[in-house]
Amino acid sequence: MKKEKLRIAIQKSGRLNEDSLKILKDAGVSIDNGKEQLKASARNFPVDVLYLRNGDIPQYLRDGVVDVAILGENVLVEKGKDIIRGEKLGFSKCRVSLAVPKSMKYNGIQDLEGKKIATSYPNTVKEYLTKKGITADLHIINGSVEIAPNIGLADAICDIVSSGSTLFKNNLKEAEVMLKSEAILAISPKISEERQQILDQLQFRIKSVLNARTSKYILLNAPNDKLDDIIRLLPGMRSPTVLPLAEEGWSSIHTVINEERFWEVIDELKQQGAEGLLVVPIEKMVL
Ligand SMILES: Nc1ncnc2c1ncn2[C@@H]1O[C@H](COP(=O)(O)OP(=O)(O)OP(=O)(O)O)[C@@H](O)[C@H]1O
Ligand SMILES: O=P(O)(O)OC[C@H]1O[C@H](OP(=O)(O)OP(=O)(O)O)[C@H](O)[C@@H]1O
Ligand SMILES: [Mg+2]
Repeated sequence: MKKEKLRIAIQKSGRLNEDSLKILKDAGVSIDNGKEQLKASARNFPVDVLYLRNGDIPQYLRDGVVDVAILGENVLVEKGKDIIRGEKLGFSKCRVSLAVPKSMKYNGIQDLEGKKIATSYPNTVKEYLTKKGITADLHIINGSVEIAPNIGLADAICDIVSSGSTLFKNNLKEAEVMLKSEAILAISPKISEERQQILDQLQFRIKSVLNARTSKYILLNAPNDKLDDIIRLLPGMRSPTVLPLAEEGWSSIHTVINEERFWEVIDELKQQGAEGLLVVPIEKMVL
């Protein structure tokens, strides 16, 4: 019998392509990546990778042609409400926002009543405006949306914002953040039982990669009379490892800590007498 393989779709080219391949690689799925090919097999895990346009992926998932995909959450909000959502993957973070010309006095969403809005995300805008009781005239375009107000095509726009520099360059200002987005695992509602089992393994690996990415292994030396205070600052996976140093009265503390938390407590750790701090990246983290 032919062995089942999971079909995973990633963006062919664009902002998600590189990070998607990276997370699969970190999860131990090695793909022979000829740039021009549209389909590739992993050498060491039962998956086929399809390279597709992001915008086309929801339909493939709906039809069950693809079992799982990595794409922007914003695409699911726009045209994939029926698609199952898996882990958020922590990259390609952006917002989907309404923006207006800098010169416009914007006092609130009511100012968009009856206005012409250019966007590639008509469903998202419609839903947002309807909730707010606003009716506007939507003009659907596929790219270079930010130029629309400058060429007289629209009064406002809705598009992706990240650094805000595209808005700035086009003399626009962000008026409303409609949603926040990042890359996400999107799962077909038609996935078979056998392929779901392969996906479970893949999700387990991806979670380990994500946990490791946000955590650091830290080692530090501390005077024994300050151990309790220092340990209180360090919530570890269970509890920190404490080992005696060769020097009398000192110990070495090892623990795993969220990177953000580490920066929050670094000053206090030093104040409590911690010395020789080492921060080490973690390759995988299985909880
Ligand atoms: N400036 C940005 N900063 C961060 N993330 C972004 C940015 N622009 C887009 N994204 C995210 O990356 C995804 C892919 O964007 P990209 O522009 O590469 O492709 P696209 O043109 O929207 O899609 P397709 O693959 O169908 O051509 C978007 O759906 C969004 O989630
Ligand atoms: O706030 P910023 O950091 O400027 O990012 C926002 C811009 O990035 C995206 O375009 P992209 O560069 O992907 O070009 P595209 O329109 O060809 O997809 C998006 O459509 C915005 O135009
Ligand atoms: Mg883009």
